Amino acid sequence: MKTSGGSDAMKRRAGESAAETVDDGDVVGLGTGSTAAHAIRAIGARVDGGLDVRGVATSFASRELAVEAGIPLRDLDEVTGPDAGGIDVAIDGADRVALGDGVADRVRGTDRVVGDLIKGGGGAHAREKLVDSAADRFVVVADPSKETEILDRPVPVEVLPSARGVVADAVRAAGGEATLRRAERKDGPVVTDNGNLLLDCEFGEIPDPEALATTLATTPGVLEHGLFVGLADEIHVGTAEGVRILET
Ligand SMILES: O=C(CO)[C@H](O)[C@H](O)COP(=O)(O)O
Repeated sequence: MKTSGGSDAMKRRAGESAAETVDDGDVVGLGTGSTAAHAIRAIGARVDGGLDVRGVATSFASRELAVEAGIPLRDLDEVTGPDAGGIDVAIDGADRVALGDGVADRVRGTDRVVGDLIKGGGGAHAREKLVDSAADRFVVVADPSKETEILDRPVPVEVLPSARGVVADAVRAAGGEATLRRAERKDGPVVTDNGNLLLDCEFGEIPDPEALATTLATTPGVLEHGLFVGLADEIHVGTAEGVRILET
């Protein structure tokens, strides 16, 4: 499982805290990345102790880890649709978590945080978004290095291989710069679990993630982008002292 920096102890605290919110009988979305991996291991330990859950993996890597941890798995299409029970909770990591100033426009008048995310550092954001948005409750696990006032990192965009140039042109027209993600241990690009390519799209600060999300989502050739706007319900931030739980 790839790790993206930050303290592993803090990530573990966040993952274990989120795993504690899973109830007996739940269908659980299992996120991707080193922080979500801690949650998967902690859920596995609870399954060993008798917890009855079904997991829905968001990537090849999270499936592999869930099998190792002894979590029974279901396919997404087995648990969603008119006659299925759905996903009770999804637990997933993030590359950036926008907290705003605590009273951002969308939640002004409350003490809740914004909670918009950039995901896709592991290139799994297409399936992550499917699972996380289908869940009744989406719990984000992070360490403090992910927190920011305004989203400010490149947005991963999964594209059909032949659409690479078309999407890069559209990103440029929207004020950004697209860079093909290259593999570290092979010559050539990273290929996603879905057989597509990834463009990391630099826009600088993103003051209006909702507008950019609409632009990217409506660009032909884009399979999915890594802006998760208005999806997170809770954010568990592992710290040196313990865990901070924020609500959106
Ligand atoms: O979005 C993701 C994968 O596509 C990950 O959740 C994100 O990159 C965070 O990873 P980590 O917990 O290793 O920092």
